Amino acid sequence: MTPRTIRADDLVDSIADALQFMSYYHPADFVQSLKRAYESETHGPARNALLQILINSKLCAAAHRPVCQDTGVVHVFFRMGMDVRIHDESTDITPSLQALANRAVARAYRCKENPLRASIVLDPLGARTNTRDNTPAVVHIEMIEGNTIGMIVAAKGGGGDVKARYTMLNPSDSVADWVVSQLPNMGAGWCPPGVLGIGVGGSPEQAMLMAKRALFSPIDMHVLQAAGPQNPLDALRLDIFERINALGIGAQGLGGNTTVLDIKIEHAASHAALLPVAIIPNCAATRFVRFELDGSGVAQLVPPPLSLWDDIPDALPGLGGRSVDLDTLTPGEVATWRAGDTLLLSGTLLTARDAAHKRLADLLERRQPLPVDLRGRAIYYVGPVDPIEGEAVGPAGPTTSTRMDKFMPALLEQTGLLVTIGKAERGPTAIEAIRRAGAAYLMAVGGAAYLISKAVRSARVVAFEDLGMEAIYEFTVENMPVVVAVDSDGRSVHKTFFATVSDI
Ligand SMILES: O=C(O)C[C@H](O)C(=O)O
Repeated sequence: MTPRTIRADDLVDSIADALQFMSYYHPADFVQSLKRAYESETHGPARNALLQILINSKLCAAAHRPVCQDTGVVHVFFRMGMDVRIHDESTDITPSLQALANRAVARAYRCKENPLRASIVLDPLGARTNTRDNTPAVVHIEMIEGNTIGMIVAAKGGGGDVKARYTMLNPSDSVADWVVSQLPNMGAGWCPPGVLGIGVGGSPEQAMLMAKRALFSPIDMHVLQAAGPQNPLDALRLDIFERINALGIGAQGLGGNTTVLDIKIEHAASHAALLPVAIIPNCAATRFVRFELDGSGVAQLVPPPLSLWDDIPDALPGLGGRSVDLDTLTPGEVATWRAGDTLLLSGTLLTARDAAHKRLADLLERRQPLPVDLRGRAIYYVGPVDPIEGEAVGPAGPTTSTRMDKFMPALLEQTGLLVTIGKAERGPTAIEAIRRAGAAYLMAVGGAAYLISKAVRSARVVAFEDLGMEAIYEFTVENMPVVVAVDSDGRSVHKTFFATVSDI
């Protein structure tokens, strides 16, 4: 094979371009699959959630702004030909693929026209300091025969990886039974409906990697359904797909017909004693691009036609929700809200997510004053994207609420906090704390971050600025649509649909 030289700049530019591209364009097959799910959905709340995700997708494609506030952890899967040489004109030393991927990530995430959110923290056991440019990337390298570099570039949201599961089955056990059994306890923080990646066989760590990589291929379940299974792998995909959707978890866990859009399986040879199985879901922020570099320049990325979104409205039709003034909230008013009610929030709210909650809890434990007064207020669990000109804030959808559950008893009892707003179900600890305090938990649609940000009129950091996107902001919102997910009597819209909701 004739050896080829590929310019380091072409590699970096291609990855950086791909990251920008996928931040605002959903893959066309994903949009089509979501549309099929929306058309066939009969349960009202799930239908509404699907519509919000589709409108969000349309607005992002037109505005070139991210489909989710969680703009992801960058994964690059390199398939590097043994006859490729990488040449960096700026230095005599050829940088590592990790260094080149990091260069691309830093550039793409700090792009002035479309800044993306920096979500990576260093030192996970210690200070957990945000790296501010979303580096480092997660890099996987396979050396293969050839003189090209194949790449999958993906920006994987945290909500799906939080729900990754792994087990070692006995070789005679049923893979489908185990996979299906995991779904109810995974809750809805991964923003269903989405694709489920499954890795079967190999060694334990290979199974996890296969489950992740399996996610990055086109959705074709409708083709398989129409043609029928041609081999045991097809049959397994179809069986798992049908059984998971029959659970009725639905969009955002609100109940409904579609929980998974497709099942993707990778498998590998393994020891006769082993049957390792891993699952990883992908959320509504499905973002990946595949391309190959052959030395002739940067990858050419073809945008989906905007006509893909023609049949989707530009804005939510009037929801007819009840208007709520966040600046005059009282326990008496909160007590009148019922699980399932739609509310339109106006006024000011505070934001706080994982790191800010930890700091607030530490201050409470040490009996020190908090930097914000929470009495009678609402906290929105969000880490927003930075704004560009003309925006109060960038995309600002909810993060998974269960991670904040353990903080709820102390916060509600000791601060007078009345309302929390986030994504998906709450676990028993939080629900009991909400009931005891006569508080409420409201739910916004995960995966509709840009649409939700349109309701934010102003935003300013009021505490913990060093935490970056995890700082406490004060948002002024106007008609922000939410659903009462846990009311002051402890009734939960999600419990209706889950057999068990674990306290994660
Ligand atoms: O980090 C976020 O903003 C959301 C996260 O991906 C989650 O779904 O919990």
